[in-house]
Amino acid sequence: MSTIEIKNLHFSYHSGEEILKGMDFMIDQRSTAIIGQNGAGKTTFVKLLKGLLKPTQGEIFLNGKTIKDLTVAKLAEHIGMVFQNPNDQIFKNVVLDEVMFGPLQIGMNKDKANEKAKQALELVGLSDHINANPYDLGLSRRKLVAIASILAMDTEVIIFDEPTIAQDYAGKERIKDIIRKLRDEGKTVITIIHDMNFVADVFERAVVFAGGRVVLDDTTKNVFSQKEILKEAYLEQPDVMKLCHELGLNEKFLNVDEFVRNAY
Ligand SMILES: Nc1ncnc2c1ncn2[C@@H]1O[C@H](COP(=O)(O)OP(=O)(O)OP(=O)(O)O)[C@@H](O)[C@H]1O
Repeated sequence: MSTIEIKNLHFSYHSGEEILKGMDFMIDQRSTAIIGQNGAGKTTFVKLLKGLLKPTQGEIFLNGKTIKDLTVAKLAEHIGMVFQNPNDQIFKNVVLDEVMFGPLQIGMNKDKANEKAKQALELVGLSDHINANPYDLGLSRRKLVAIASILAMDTEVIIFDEPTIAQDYAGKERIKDIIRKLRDEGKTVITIIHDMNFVADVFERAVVFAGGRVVLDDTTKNVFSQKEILKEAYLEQPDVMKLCHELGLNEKFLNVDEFVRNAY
């Protein structure tokens, strides 16, 4: 179980304007969704976690130790990230080779990498496609290849950037199961996501970015109960919560399961 502590984190690109204006929070064992309108700095933040960018001020601590002295390669042994667009990640011609690449890069031997890759491909439902060319697969499956290639590295922290884009209902359900399973295995799961219904279904905690700061950080239910702050951050409540408001219910439910279990 890993912890990540963010202390007084500031960041500007060379162009000048400060994107992150002093963030202080801790990421713990709860599955965490990071939400915020376009341009709120979510991707910038996770690139800082991965060491791809360096803070202009402040520090990030992984399990109590600063990451500032770690190389990107060393950090990759601890923190895996599935990029938003699988085409930014995939470069091999065979699915199995692609998924084995990350584990081999972080020093796993070939047998172990092969075993981890096959397990990851099974988890994402692609066992039947291990010899396919990733670019012969549709976008949703290619995205699952990208997910598998990070899962196979077996890092303690896994970041997903918009995992549900290009996924249909079945794909989303599979990704929900993957996130829950990783969390149950004790992995730290951080996900950037715009789909509020998905957040309501899956994540225990939500952190809202707006104006370069964290404006809400609480259980998902408490965050989505803050209608006014969400509105100021240009975010919507999940559909079931909106419905509860429309129906004038005193208690507000987060998702369909909660509604059905408790409302009647
Ligand atoms: N390489 C870059 N150079 C300069 N500015 C950048 C760069 N990358 C992002 N930005 C700017 O930083 C701000 C934050 O972008 P970022 O991609 O982190 O936001 P986001 O919350 O992930 O947005 P989205 O939800 O659209 O992915 C935006 O104003 C963006 O234009």
